[in-house]
Amino acid sequence: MVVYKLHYFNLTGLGEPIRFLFHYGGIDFEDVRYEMNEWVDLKKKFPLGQLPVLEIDDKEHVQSMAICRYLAKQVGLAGDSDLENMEIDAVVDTFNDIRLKISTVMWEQNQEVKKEKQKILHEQQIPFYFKKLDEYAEANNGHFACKKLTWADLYIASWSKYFSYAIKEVFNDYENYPNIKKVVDNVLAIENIKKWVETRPDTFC
Ligand SMILES: N[C@@H](CCC(=O)N[C@@H](CS)C(=O)NCC(=O)O)C(=O)O
Repeated sequence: MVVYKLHYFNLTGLGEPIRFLFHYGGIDFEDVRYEMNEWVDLKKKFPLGQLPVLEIDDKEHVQSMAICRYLAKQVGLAGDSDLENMEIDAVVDTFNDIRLKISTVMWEQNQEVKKEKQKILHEQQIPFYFKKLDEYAEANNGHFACKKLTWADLYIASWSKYFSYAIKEVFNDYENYPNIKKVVDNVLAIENIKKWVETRPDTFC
């Protein structure tokens, strides 16, 4: 039996899409979590000095997107063709473009800069990207790509807790983005995912 060990921080972030994929597929894995204050000493122990890292039978693998694509194939949530995989990758990359902007603002320490960035985020960047993603969800019968459940749906849904902290003003009602909300709600209602979300460690984001 393959032994999986996921190393990530004690929050959702880039670890959560991987956890969602493991739980969706009913695959056992060890969910190793680190606190931020341990990180200075631990950083040098990992290949790129960053997390997540997935150990598969004692070999370390880096880069969350590569890990997600690998697991998506294992659990049957990859595309059925190169074209489908490109469609899935494109929507996930688009989501990550805005996700990264949201994260950058969330972790900004300079309050002046943060305020300025927040304004651009809320007035321009979120409306632009979320409207696009909402259109994808509408055009794909309640999914983000390929008119079927793929890892793009799980990926985006896995960020909901993080977003409910980082951009609660937008995320709590999703009024302007009903198609995104529908996909996210449907993923969160999948039995294995629901069970995981109900029982996962309670972290701030
Ligand atoms: N491209 C990498 C980015 C990983 C990354 O940015 N990880 C952050 C946490 S979300 C990290 O390890 N930060 C601590 C550091 O860089 O020291 C991936 O997708 O895995």
